[in-house]
Amino acid sequence: MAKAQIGIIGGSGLYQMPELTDVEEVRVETPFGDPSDAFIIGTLEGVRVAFLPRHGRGHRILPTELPFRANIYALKLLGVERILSASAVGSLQERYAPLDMVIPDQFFDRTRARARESTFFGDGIVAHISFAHPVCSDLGDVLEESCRAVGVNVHRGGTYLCMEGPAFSTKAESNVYRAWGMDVIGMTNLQEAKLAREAEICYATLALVTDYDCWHESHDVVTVETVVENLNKNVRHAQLVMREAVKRLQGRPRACECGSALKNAIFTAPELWPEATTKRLEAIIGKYKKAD
Ligand SMILES: CSC[C@H]1O[C@H](OP(=O)(O)O)[C@H](O)[C@@H]1O
Ligand SMILES: Nc1ncnc2[nH]cnc12
Repeated sequence: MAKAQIGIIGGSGLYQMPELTDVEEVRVETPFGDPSDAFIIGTLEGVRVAFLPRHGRGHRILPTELPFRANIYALKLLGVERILSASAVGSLQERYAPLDMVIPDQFFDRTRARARESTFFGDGIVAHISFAHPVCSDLGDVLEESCRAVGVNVHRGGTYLCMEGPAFSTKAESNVYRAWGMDVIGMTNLQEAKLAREAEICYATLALVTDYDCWHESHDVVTVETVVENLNKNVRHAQLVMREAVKRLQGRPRACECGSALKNAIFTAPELWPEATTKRLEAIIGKYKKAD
């Protein structure tokens, strides 16, 4: 199996990383089905990086349909320890202008609980990870430094509200989210962050602001046309930030607790773990299982 140290999940508009060299296209099978697409694994700044277009090549998968578990499990199987996610977001506050970048430090779930995959557990093994701080702050530091190095207008911190979609919000919803103090809005990152934590992989988001959602007096409605136009203006910056982040991560030891997130989270005693579930979750719970 091919291996990589860093995963990059590209969202709307970020469908490739042009500077990868020694590229191989790798399809990964997982116990949770097929990932969104084949991974493009290549070398960037001397580091093996696995790139995945979240919505598949040609943007064919709705946020609700995303195979979140397969995507994160596949990255685990590839040996990835850190995930950098790029995502298009709407701004819910005047201070985040289109073309700015935000590195959120919180998520707020407005997806429909049953519609989306958000845990690897169940089927006889119960785990409750801590999720008070859903983003790896060390990885967030690196993204922030990288944005500054590239010269991007970056905001550190803020809450990413994850809505179900696929329709954009109504004006009433948008105004309520603003009143709640939410900062940016998107449709994809919350489940990824949860599953990455369960898989003990560091996760941080580079949110690319594309629009003012629909609350703003001078913008009124969001359209895919506006989003795409601003993404196209910003995609090169996003690629440069990712490259800079990978460069800064090379040789940097993990200075966080993401790598042991499951240590005190699995409730079910190892002697009670059903064999099939234990086997299915081998890549993430293997190190915690009862010695034979
Ligand atoms: C194309 S606009 C809405 C779409 O864009 C964002 O996708 P991603 O997070 O993958 O960049 C948003 O979450 C929606 O899926
Ligand atoms: N306004 C918005 N709402 C939800 N997702 C988005 N992605 C980009 N802009 C968005």
